[in-house]
Amino acid sequence: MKITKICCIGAGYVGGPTMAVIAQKCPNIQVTVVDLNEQRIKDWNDPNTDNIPIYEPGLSEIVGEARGRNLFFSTEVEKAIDEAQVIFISVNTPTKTYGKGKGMAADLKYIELCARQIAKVAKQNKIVVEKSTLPVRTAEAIKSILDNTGNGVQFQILSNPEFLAEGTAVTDLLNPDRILIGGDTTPEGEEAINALVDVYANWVSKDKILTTNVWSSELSKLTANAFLAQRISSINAMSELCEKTGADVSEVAKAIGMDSRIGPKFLKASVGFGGSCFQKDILNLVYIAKSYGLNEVADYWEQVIIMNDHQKRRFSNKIVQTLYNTVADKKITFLGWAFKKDTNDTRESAAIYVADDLINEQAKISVYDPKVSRNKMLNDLDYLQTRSEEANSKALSIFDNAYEACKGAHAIAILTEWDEFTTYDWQKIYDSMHKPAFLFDGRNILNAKELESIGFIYKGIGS
Ligand SMILES: NC(=O)c1ccc[n+]([C@@H]2O[C@H](COP(=O)([O-])OP(=O)(O)OC[C@H]3O[C@@H](n4cnc5c(N)ncnc54)[C@H](O)[C@@H]3O)[C@@H](O)[C@H]2O)c1
Ligand SMILES: O=c1ccn([C@@H]2O[C@H](COP(=O)(O)OP(=O)(O)O[C@H]3O[C@H](CO)[C@@H](O)[C@H](O)[C@H]3O)[C@@H](O)[C@H]2O)c(=O)[nH]1
Repeated sequence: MKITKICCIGAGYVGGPTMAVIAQKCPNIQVTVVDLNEQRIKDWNDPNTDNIPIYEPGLSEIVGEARGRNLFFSTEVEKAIDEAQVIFISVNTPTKTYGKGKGMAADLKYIELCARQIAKVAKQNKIVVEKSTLPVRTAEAIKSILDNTGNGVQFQILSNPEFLAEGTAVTDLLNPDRILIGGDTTPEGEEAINALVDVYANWVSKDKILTTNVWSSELSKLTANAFLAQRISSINAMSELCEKTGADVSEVAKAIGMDSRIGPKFLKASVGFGGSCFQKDILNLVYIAKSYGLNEVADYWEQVIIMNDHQKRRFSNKIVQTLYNTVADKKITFLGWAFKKDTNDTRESAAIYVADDLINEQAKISVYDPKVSRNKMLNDLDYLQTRSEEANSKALSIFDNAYEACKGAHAIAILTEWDEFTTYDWQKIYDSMHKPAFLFDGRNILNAKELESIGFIYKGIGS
């Protein structure tokens, strides 16, 4: 089967960049990305590609090249489903906030809605691709909905999880470590798998395209995120021990990372991992393990989250303790709000939790982030429902200039590792602050010796 028309439901951080790259690399395939969110689609269609809703290095150029040629963004969900041979489901699968599994299980209501809509609209056989991150065995539920509510047409369900990281989405998509495609082992399943392999083979070498059964594919995605997050919690656990013992976590990370069995990546101690995936996916894994009665397995992985929560709280506690056990009415400036550099995404960012802790201590927080909007920051705080929206907007001042944000501060806290922070005139910042001037580097990106020679009291993570 040759694919000529693809539809993707969900124009978010995954659907948008993934489909833009498929469209760029496969000019003969028409790719339509649909979403219920009209504003989001309007923004993807903004004539100025710098205004597309997701900031990722290199993305606006790709959208500029493919949009209107073979890449389309639309709110006409049913039309796009009807026309496509392959439908990617790329909608959000957040942690449930209600009912059974609240706070742990993945909320699959958006996935189910997609399945029902596909079933209603499809009049010809279709391949349905799970691009969203899903609990193992979700394909079973999707198949049941499609087969029981459809028009008698045949559906093949494939699992094709996405491994891109935000901030590097475009390079990850262009040069993936692997593409994973899970499908049925029947002849029809294999035909569907091969059709999707051929799409990726337009730019990914075949030895990097791995095919498995559906359940292995679904579970591999949760496993990959659990392993990655576990490395961060492991090094963060060591960072606390380093602070007590005089060891330096950067030196420890370098020393262990040179062991080829361990490897150097994902060993940066930090204020704690954020992002929309790690916490959600590990909680989901814990929930799945518990639902099979595997309590030791569940407890083992839950510890990754417990350690991460501890690391965030430890950072805010350290600020309070160092500032003579009170931050009431003190100005504390955050450099960075995004959960990592090179993205405007703030979901589960450590900054939100650190700010919330410090506002509880009556601190005044000023923030500068090069890509995050004021509304997003306030919404993030409001979402915690710790205090009124009015109180949040009084406690949080947002600046579009870092030097202005730091003026008159008692302390600066680095929450995101944006490159530009390393290029600042730190003497000028020091001169504009209250003394003693404290600097809490939650990302270990600044040069401690240089800052101390200026006069800062510098506190990194794990040293
Ligand atoms: N963000 C990442 O870096 C990343 C990476 C790999 C995998 N994932 C997974 O991919 C999935 C999507 O994540 P995201 O970050 O792109 O989410 P997102 O919230 O940015 O985007 C999801 C979009 O789906 C839309 N949507 C929801 N229900 C819909 C429906 N029934 N019809 C049409 N549109 C609908 C929403 O309006 C939203 O725009 C999640 O399962 C996530 O775990 C995310
Ligand atoms: O050594 C490290 C590496 C990362 N982080 C933090 O960990 C979080 C997550 O970073 P990263 O994994 O780079 O970004 P995500 O976009 O969350 O990507 C993860 O989650 C995606 C969604 O499932 C997966 O597709 C990716 O493979 C996986 O890396 C961020 O807060 C980082 O600052 C650290 O603290 N130390």
